[in-house]
Amino acid sequence: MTKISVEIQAVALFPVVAAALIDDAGRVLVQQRPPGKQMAGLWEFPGGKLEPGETPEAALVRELDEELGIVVDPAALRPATFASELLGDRSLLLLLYLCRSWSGDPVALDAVAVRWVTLAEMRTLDMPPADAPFIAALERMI
Ligand SMILES: Nc1nc2c([nH]c(=O)n2[C@@H]2O[C@H](COP(=O)(O)OP(=O)(O)OP(=O)(O)O)[C@@H](O)[C@H]2O)c(=O)[nH]1
Repeated sequence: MTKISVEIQAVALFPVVAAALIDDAGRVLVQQRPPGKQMAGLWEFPGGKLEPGETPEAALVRELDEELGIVVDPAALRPATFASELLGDRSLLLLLYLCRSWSGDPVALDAVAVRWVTLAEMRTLDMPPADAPFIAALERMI
């Protein structure tokens, strides 16, 4: 009988929430990561890590306020898709939501800049590897 040995390596699960804010023209907001951070200069969806005890929706409402200065009703967040990616010894679980309504004008409070882009323009941007499949998913949903 052949023995199969499976090596189990413990990884820390690292949940992150992000939003595709969609305007009336069907464009999506992306923001540029600041220098000095991991993946600096790349364009990403606004969002971030969950704090202990937070629901994903509460975390995303908080991040959108902190990063863009907008107010979002958690009921306006629609689960869209997710990505799972190993980042070093951590397992990134990136949850993407769609959001079509908010109060306030988004401004870059944390990022270098924010941009509204079509999905065709998004394909030309440098984004984190985990985000690549999101563009095709958004093309089916927007
Ligand atoms: N917000 C956001 N994060 C993303 C995306 N794609 C992706 O791989 N990430 C990763 O998810 C993590 C988000 O963490 P974060 O934004 O809260 O934290 P950070 O690295 O900016 O640093 P921080 O610890 O100072 O908050 C980062 O490792 C980031 O590279 C995305 O589209 N949006």
